[in-house]
Amino acid sequence: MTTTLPDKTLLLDDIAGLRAAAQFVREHDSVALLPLLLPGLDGPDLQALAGHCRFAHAGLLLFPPDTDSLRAQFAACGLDVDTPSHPSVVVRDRLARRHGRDPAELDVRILRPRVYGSAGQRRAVEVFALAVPPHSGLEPIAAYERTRRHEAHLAFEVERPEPLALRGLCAILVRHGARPDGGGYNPHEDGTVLYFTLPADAACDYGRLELYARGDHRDTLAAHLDHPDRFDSPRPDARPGARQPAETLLHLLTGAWTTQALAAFARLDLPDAMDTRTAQRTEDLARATGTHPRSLATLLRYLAMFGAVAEEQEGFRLTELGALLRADTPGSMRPLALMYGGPFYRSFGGLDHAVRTGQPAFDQIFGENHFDHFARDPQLASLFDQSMAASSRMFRPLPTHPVITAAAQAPAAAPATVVDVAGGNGELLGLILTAHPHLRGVLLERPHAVEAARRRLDAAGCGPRCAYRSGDFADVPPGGDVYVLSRVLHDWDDDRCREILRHCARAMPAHADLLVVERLLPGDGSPSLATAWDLHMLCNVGGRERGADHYARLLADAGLELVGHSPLPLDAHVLHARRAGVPEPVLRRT
Ligand SMILES: C[S@@+](CC[C@H](N)C(=O)[O-])C[C@H]1O[C@@H](n2cnc3c(N)ncnc32)[C@H](O)[C@@H]1O
Repeated sequence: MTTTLPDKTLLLDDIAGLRAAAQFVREHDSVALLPLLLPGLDGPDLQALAGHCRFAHAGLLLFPPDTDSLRAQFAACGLDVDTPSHPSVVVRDRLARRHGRDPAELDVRILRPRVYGSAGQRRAVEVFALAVPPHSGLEPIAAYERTRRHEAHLAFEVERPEPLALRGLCAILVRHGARPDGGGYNPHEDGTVLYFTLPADAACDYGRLELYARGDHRDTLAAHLDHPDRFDSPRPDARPGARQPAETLLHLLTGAWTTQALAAFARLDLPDAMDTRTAQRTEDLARATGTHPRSLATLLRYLAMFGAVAEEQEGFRLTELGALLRADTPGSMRPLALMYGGPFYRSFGGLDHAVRTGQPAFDQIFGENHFDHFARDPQLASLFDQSMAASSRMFRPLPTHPVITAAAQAPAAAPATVVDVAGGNGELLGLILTAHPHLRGVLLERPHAVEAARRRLDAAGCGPRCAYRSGDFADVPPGGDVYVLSRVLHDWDDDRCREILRHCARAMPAHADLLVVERLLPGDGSPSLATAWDLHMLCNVGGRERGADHYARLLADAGLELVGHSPLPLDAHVLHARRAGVPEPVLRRT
């Protein structure tokens, strides 16, 4: 039997390339390097790039037969042999595509041995190491890649990767002849890479530039991969990073696994047991959470694909995204995970019934309307309230809405009143009253919810300025100055909405304003959370999301007039309506 040992000359070539990369990193700095890569770059564009990005590393691909051999190469170049190594997703997938291989065949690791710049700046050489053991059949890949040097690149790290700044930096690079050339999000590191091919007249041996941004910037990445000037084939399904339709469909079809993986992660209290700074061994985590170590590792590896945790050499670490599922974190989204992985998960199993009949699947599966179902179970009712509060980020700008600030100007002797119709657990009313100490509030809710709201508003210190009305939409209290209907109308069909709005109109004095908080369906088919929630409403409550014109018609049918609307976070809007035909301004009743 003959054995093919790795060719020593080629391994020596790898060492020479590694040594040259380390030398390059030591000798260059950002301001001097950028105009070499993008000839003609100067003035404000150079300032913007050099101000936001720092030269971070030179990258290259090596082909060691095994880890020991890679360590020996590091030692030969004076680099730290104990540098930790992580799996590479982006380069592995690109090699797999370029050579028609299954990504699972390719063991590509990333290592970043530290190198210091001439003024002591912390930098690195980024080594992608594709293991090419003897007889592995991977030798042709190594031979091809060694000559083409496709993966050799220079990387700049974006210091504060705000989405706008990141897009601006990409635009400057393109303006100076760099062409978008793939990229990806690496969940193992929670970082986004954007590659560019350098212009042909770049004065260096590296053909590509990488912008590296910590965190998940998949919107910018999508625009980068779709850029009309991108370097690769014009065939959209052939570009690096794009998925074939069958792969895309598989990802979509297994979306339910993701919902359940996140819900199980939350139900098992794993986010609370994990740390965002220090990775933990799965055995330790399993012991702390009463789970089965190998199965826990399977769950965590799956979640790492979506950036909820990051896999490191020592074990798993919680990411910023995963930390949103902690029970005690401000704005925790844990209740949403339990809701979407619990009752709403079951009801979505009956979506075809809802589409066939127009009736909510929830009612068919649980035997009653979801408000009645939740109202009968205190635990579920509380989970529902908490899950509504988990998206209360959309309420934050409301206390400064002109209608609220105008009402807050009323003299202290005759304070204005905000009536929150079906105000849930009082989250929004609490925010408004906390921001405006002279306003008073009335909250109308069904009996079980009134008690939860009372506790919350008391805890927020607003109790003495609040009154409660336990009842139905028909009981909207008269005499308020501002009426609020937040995330209520989308629960109902058009007829019921007209009824609710008529109850409001009847209670509203001539001077009163009505604020309606809802997501608006975009008129141009652009992506919006409203489109997803339209399906959720159909499946679970028999309601729907609507466009602004649709709301204007419903308001008009109830004798109200839509005066305007403005955007809120999470694709929500606040619509401002008044009694129709009432001339403005009308003096408040005092
Ligand atoms: C989707 S929640 C919105 C809660 C709150 N306004 C918010 O934005 O967080 C809808 C609310 O309508 C209330 N509701 C349902 N049917 C009602 C009725 N017939 N009368 C009064 N409130 C009702 C529910 O109790 C629930 O709190």
